[in-house]
Amino acid sequence: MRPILPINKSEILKRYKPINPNTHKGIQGHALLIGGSYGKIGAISLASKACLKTGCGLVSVFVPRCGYKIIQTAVPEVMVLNDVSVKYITRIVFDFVPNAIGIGPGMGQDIETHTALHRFVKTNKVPLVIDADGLNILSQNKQWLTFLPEKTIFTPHQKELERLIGQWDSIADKIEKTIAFSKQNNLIMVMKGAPTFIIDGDTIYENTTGNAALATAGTGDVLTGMITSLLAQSYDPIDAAILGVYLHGLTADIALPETGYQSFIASDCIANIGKAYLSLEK
Ligand SMILES: NC(=O)C1=CN([C@@H]2O[C@H](COP(=O)(O)OP(=O)(O)OC[C@H]3O[C@@H](n4cnc5c(N)ncnc54)[C@H](O)[C@@H]3O)[C@@H](O)[C@H]2O)[C@@H](O)CC1
Ligand SMILES: Nc1ncnc2c1ncn2[C@@H]1O[C@H](COP(=O)(O)OP(=O)(O)O)[C@@H](O)[C@H]1O
Ligand SMILES: [Mg+2]
Repeated sequence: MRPILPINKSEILKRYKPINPNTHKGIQGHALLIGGSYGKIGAISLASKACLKTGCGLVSVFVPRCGYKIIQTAVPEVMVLNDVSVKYITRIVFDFVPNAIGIGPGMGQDIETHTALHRFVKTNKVPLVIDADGLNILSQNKQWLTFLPEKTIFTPHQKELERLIGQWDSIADKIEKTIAFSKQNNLIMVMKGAPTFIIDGDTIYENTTGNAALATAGTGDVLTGMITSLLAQSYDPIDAAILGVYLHGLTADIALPETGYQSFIASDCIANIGKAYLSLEK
């Protein structure tokens, strides 16, 4: 049996960096979130709002043209960049250097989006979080994994993980296969579930926050925005993954007495990020 390190409050307090009173938005991190497609702009909208609410100074979003007005209206604090295509992403272009990029939520798997992702990963050097369709496309093109910056963070749910590493026959086998995948590609694997495990090479962490209220659409998109935000705020990739997963689970634990399991939605996660942070200061 391999040792498993619990992610609890004392572990978090070793990694959490309280705000510097003299900070400003220009040094508080600029994150870029890339994703969305016709009918799934909500996913990247949730990710971008969660990114802001986790403390990033500036957040930009790259979406297909159908997402422009939606994001500008739903999250006015976010800056929006457009693809040339209306319904899905075909060519990822931006003229600044973000501190971190999160890619994949709601992005879809059109063949032109495959090409756009290929071009993007071949040139990108910015710290990266990859989720959802970003992972689905990579699992069909594993030779592209060599292009990723070291310690890129993957956030697969169970089905996405299976597409990446293949089937497993026990929990132990699943963990061993994920460790092998993490080591082979120098990645941090956030294995979402109940509970969520984080794997960084041979090291396994187990989160202690969160509950079944999170079993609702969009909570994974929120997590992507939160981890990307922390990465943009200069947390090391492993600390961004650990702190992001812990705070994300805590939002559901804080909300539960008011929402119950059934009426909790992904926006309730975002609404409780502030209280989750405040609980670290107590
Ligand atoms: N409002 C929005 O715009 C939303 C868009 N979304 C986007 O929709 C696209 C498809 O994502 P999905 O995850 O729905 O589809 P996937 O096909 O990737 O995964 C869902 C399938 O996996 C199965 N599954 C098995 N174990 C699971 C587990 N532990 N957790 C989750 N699923 C498990 C489900 O039963 C289902 O068959 C992604 O781009 C995603 O980002 C979703 O995030 C939902 C919200
Ligand atoms: N029963 C559960 N207990 C704790 N966490 C859960 C549970 N079900 C789902 N989650 C969490 O909710 C999130 C769901 O992510 P994901 O499946 O990607 O959703 P979506 O793609 O709809 O945003 C993950 O962080 C996962 O760990
Ligand atoms: Mg998801």
